[in-house]
Amino acid sequence: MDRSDRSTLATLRGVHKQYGAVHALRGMELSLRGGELLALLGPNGAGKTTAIALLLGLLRADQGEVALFGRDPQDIVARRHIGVMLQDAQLPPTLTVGELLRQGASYYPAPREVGACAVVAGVDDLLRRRYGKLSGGQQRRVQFALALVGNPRLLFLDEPTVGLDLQSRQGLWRAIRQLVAEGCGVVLTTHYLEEAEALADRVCVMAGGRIVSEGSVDALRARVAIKRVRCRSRVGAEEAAAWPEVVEAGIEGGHLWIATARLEDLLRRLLAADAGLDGLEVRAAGLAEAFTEITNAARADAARAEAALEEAA
Ligand SMILES: Nc1ncnc2c1ncn2[C@@H]1O[C@H](COP(=O)(O)OP(=O)(O)OP(=O)(O)O)[C@@H](O)[C@H]1O
Repeated sequence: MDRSDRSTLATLRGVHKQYGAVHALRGMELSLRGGELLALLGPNGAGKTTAIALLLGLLRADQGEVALFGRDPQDIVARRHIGVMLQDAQLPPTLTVGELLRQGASYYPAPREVGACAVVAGVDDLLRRRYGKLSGGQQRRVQFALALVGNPRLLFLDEPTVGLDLQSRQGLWRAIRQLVAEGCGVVLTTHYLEEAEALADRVCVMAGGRIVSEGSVDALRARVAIKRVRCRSRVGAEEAAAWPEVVEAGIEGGHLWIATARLEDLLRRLLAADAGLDGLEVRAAGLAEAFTEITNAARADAARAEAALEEAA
């Protein structure tokens, strides 16, 4: 397998998927290349799990095209080149970590060396321990090692760092970066926006069963003309949140913070409400504010489209 190959690994084209009356995907488009980490973000119910289940061959699309290495995702030849770390992994608790990894490796024609996987995942000191006796964070790292044993060209990581402490999380991030540098493609779903910010080459934001925004973290941030204002003020977060210029407001470390798309109007109003405020800081929005803005806009669009349909009916 050519690891420097940057060709397309996975695609969804015009994909629709319904569960009874629920439209989980409505015209989903996605593609991923080798050496690229794509973060799939979106609120609960956006369709992320469904999109991944289609790529893993666990579900069939009602309409549209799904391809893994140019093949049907249910084709065994395609499946041999993927690694998967899902949220609700159930592994036999009485096996040791070493036994689990060797068993996993035995399913693949060209596995990665078990010891090397253990080192990359930071579980090389746990190989003789029984899986069921490990902490939740240690089990998560073993699941990551297991996702690597097949030497995958494409890795699916579903909320990989939930339950990990800061050090383990950063260790996993380093391991993921190393795999991407080696040419592996990664699809990451996460609710930690700082995780997407730290790792992703490309971020796709899903809402209502389709991609509503796509680009690099910087491009998404720039597309949203949101600034984050921070100051010490007697204005409360609830009062500020009700102002028309304000996207979101809160209190953090004794400071009022406000996300706004209309900076000058907000500053005028803020100073009128509290001329004595101090410690004022303004910075460009992070991915978190961009995400809130993009998903709010997508929800408003969907509500408008539904209202128009109802009116026409
Ligand atoms: N097996 C199922 N039967 C019926 N409806 C389902 C099923 N699986 C998912 N859905 C519905 O499809 C929609 C998309 O769900 P999906 O799990 O793909 O979203 P998600 O973005 O992964 O959400 P989360 O962030 O909560 O995991 C939701 O409305 C969900 O309720």
